[in-house]
Amino acid sequence: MAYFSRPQASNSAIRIVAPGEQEDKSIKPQTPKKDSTQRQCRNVLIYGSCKFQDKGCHYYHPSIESYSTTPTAAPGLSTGLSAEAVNAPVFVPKGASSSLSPTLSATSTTAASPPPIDYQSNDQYNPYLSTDAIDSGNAGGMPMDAMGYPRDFHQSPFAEGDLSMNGFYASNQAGFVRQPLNYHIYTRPIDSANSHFISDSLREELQKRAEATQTSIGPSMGLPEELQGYHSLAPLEETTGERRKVFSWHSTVYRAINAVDGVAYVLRRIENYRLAQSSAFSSIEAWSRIRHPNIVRLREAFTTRAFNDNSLVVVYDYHPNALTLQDAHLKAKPIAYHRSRSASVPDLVSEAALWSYIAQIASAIKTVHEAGLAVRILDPSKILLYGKNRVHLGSCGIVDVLMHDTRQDIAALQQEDFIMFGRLIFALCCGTTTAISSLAKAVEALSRYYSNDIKSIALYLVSKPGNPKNIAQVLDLVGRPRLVREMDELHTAVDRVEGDLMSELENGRLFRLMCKLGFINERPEFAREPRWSETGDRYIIKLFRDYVFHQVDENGNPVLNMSHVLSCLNKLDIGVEERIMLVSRDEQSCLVVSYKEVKACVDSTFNDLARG
Ligand SMILES: Nc1ncnc2c1ncn2[C@@H]1O[C@H](COP(=O)(O)OP(=O)(O)OP(=O)(O)O)[C@@H](O)[C@H]1O
Repeated sequence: MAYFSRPQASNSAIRIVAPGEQEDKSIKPQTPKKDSTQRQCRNVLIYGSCKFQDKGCHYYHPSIESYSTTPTAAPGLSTGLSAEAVNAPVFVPKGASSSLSPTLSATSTTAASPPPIDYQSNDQYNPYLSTDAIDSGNAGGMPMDAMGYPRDFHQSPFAEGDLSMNGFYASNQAGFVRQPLNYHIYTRPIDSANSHFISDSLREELQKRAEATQTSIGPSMGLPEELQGYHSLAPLEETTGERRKVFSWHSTVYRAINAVDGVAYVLRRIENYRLAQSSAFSSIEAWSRIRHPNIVRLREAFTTRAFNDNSLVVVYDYHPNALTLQDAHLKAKPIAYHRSRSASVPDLVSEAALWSYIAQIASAIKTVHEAGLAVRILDPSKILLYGKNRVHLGSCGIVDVLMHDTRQDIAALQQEDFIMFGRLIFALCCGTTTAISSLAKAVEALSRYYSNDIKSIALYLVSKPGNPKNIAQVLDLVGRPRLVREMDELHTAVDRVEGDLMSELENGRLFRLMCKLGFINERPEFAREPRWSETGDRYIIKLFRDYVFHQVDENGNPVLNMSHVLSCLNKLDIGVEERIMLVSRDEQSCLVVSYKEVKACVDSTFNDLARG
């Protein structure tokens, strides 16, 4: 780390430019031009050497040995360096190196204290213009490549494939030494802000779901404040319009929060239901054990008088913003009988989506039947559509409780599932739940818009053959190619989501880092040491914060560059050896410090705080 002190305020705007690099013509140096041979090469100053020294760089290159560890003896130093500046304290991060002084020290530049501190008149540096060259990956220390790997890493014979091992190898002068695995090696170009966030469409979708979980849909007046450990009840359906019944009962759906886990659930209440015998609940346990991606999970059921009646309440997982198939495809006026299919009939489900629904529902039925249960309710108003073409059978288990008295053979109930499934297909193909009331018309309408294969499976499901149907036959009718396509699409969707997740991978770490910086910076309550953030490690962290967040451009306007922030925080989190220049707010002093050193400052200060 090097400490630079600016002897007097200067507005000089000179950018550090590597030899051969195009100088930015928009930046006008205001200092008088010196003979270039008199001016020390900044590469020597910053990196310790200049690789262009023998390749035409015409600046002055003092040999490393010629540096004195005392500031006054350093060659190439500006004659304008004040005594005050020369004696300015040197910041050494705690724990950065055992050879470094652990505290702010004005005397650390002794002959015995490596590394030597480089002093330089600061009139060559404009802090807000000079950072590009340093921060670009061309800086000294351990440069990082575009993928965020230390460049040395690739030169190691062990580099390829070594990421899976418990460490990686980096070269040093003594050969290859094993380093602990750097879990923080980032996987994406570190400067790209876009690569750090999930896609806009997914973010929008997830945000809408989060919002739906938090906002209440209707007034919650008259609802119990607490119900068997659930609170914040909010009705999920509009109370206007005709109320349909589930068998002979009215039902209402609420979203409520579970007091134990804080998660939102759906409570389906069956009004005026009197439980005759507790055995009616026997199937609830079996249903709660069923886990299938196309079945809304049942959690528990109970009876209650909290609504001033005898109610049955069955608790399900909540899928925010889910539509029912009824809402999605059957809300519009029935069109199938009247019009030819055209773009003006948007609600009619496409054949591809219909096959996807059929495959998903068949898979759900298979699981239910294999568990010795029957779905018993396959109504478009009880099947949820969630995300892209994802269907979930809802309200499962309720009929078993409600119809417990009328004992029925499970095999017969399973056969009824197939018929309900067939009716559902006809309803979706014809755009109305009453389609099946005239099978001939329904078949005609279906054939007009859908393939023979859809017709075959729908007819098979609603027919009453001599032999009982089974789900394997249904899946045969769906056909292997369609099931394989369904599987392909699922995998593609998983890949897409994983890709989005990768973008967010680093953000948890960066958030923790931001928290640490937030805990550390500006703590006026630490009055027992009033200059808490003005000295030592904390001062470096404060300047680093300014460097990351409070940069201004050449016109003094704030730079609001997310990529810069992401890049800086990633480098800090990793603790790369790349050096940056930190400048005090009064521009009177600046520090050249590596991310590694700033990281050590952050860690030690945070540990101080944690120790109280
Ligand atoms: N598990 C769930 N997660 C999220 N939303 C749900 C869930 N179950 C039901 N809903 C929503 O609750 C609303 C009401 O459901 P309900 O079954 O009462 O539908 P409905 O169309 O109003 O039927 P009915 O006319 O029979 O009451 C629907 O809009 C549905 O999307």
